[in-house]
Amino acid sequence: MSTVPQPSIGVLVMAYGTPASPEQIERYYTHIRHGRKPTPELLAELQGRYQAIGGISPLMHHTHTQVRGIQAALDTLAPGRYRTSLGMKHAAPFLEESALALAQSGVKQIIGLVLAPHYSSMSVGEYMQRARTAIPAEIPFTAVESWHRAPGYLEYLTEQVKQAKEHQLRESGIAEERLEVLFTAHSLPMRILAQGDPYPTQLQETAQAVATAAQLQHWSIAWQSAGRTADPWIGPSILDVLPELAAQGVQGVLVCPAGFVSDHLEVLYDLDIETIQLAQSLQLAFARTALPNNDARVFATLADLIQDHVAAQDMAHA
Ligand SMILES: CC1=C(CCC(=O)O)c2cc3nc(cc4[nH]c(cc5[nH]c(cc1n2)c(C)c5CCC(=O)O)c(CCC(=O)O)c4C)C(CCC(=O)O)=C3C
Ligand SMILES: [Fe+2]
Repeated sequence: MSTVPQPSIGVLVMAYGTPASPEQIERYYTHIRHGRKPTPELLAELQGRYQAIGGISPLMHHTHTQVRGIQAALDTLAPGRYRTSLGMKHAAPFLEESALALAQSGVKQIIGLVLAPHYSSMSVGEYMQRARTAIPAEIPFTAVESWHRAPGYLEYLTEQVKQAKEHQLRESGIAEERLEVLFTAHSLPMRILAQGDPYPTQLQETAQAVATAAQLQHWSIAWQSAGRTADPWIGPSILDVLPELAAQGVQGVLVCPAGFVSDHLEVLYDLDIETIQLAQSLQLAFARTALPNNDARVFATLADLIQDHVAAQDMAHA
């Protein structure tokens, strides 16, 4: 009787999570705010944003698709060797439960990967810390900490930027020298800069690689979706950049939300409703590139990274 080989390597794929229903928004928002309940005004504002995009975010759907895609790509590389499991930061299945279940499933080591390309101690670092705490010490846990220059990811972004730019120039009739390409990611509290966090530099590296490959004339970085807290968040915000660009004679912006891999509220509302309204008030043509969502090149490049990570581990312990 052929026995199916037991996967020896666990891959904990981690993602942000989203409320499963409108009724869960308050509990979810409180979890995002590290246990600080939102004021009625903040809660109403967030509920209104979810309603504006149809009530539920597609984030969970895309996240599950991505985990399946990464598993399939790993099975192509090494059938039966890897077992992926999804763990989330702010919603069930929480990453701690998934990490422990994976550790108890018989794998000999676990590799952490976050569905966010750029490393920050406040984003990827927090995921990895929580996973490390949940996994029993006898199961080695290591992390693929960033993948902001992964070939398949850069190839995807470059193709999207080139296609979207050509389409926008054709549709709007504006000249290329009047078009600014903005690469965005989620803003973070300014204090990470004092800690030497690589997050801003990594977004710059992603943007530079895509701008070079796509031969962009005018491009820059902008931050989006800053949280509403007392301390300052990294800027410039895209909402401040647009008026400045309009004042300089720019006539159109193409936004490439390089910091995200899925359509979710901070793209479908923050960009496609809030930022578009501002662009229209400034008579700026607005377009944005499509998110990877279910692009097989991104799954394949992440599987390659995981395999390379394992090979490097094996070499180090040889
Ligand atoms: C409502 C909501 C969604 C749900 C969207 C949906 O349902 O579609 C969402 C998604 C995401 N948010 C993301 C990234 C981040 N969000 C942060 C912080 C914050 N987000 C907030 C709101 C949301 N964010 C808020 C109110 C804060 C400030 C917290 C505070 O008041 O302190 C921070 C700072 C660090 C931290 O505080 O975690 C980061 C890095 C990523 C990227 C992937 C990733 O990093 O996993 C994704 C998909
Ligand atoms: Fe967020």
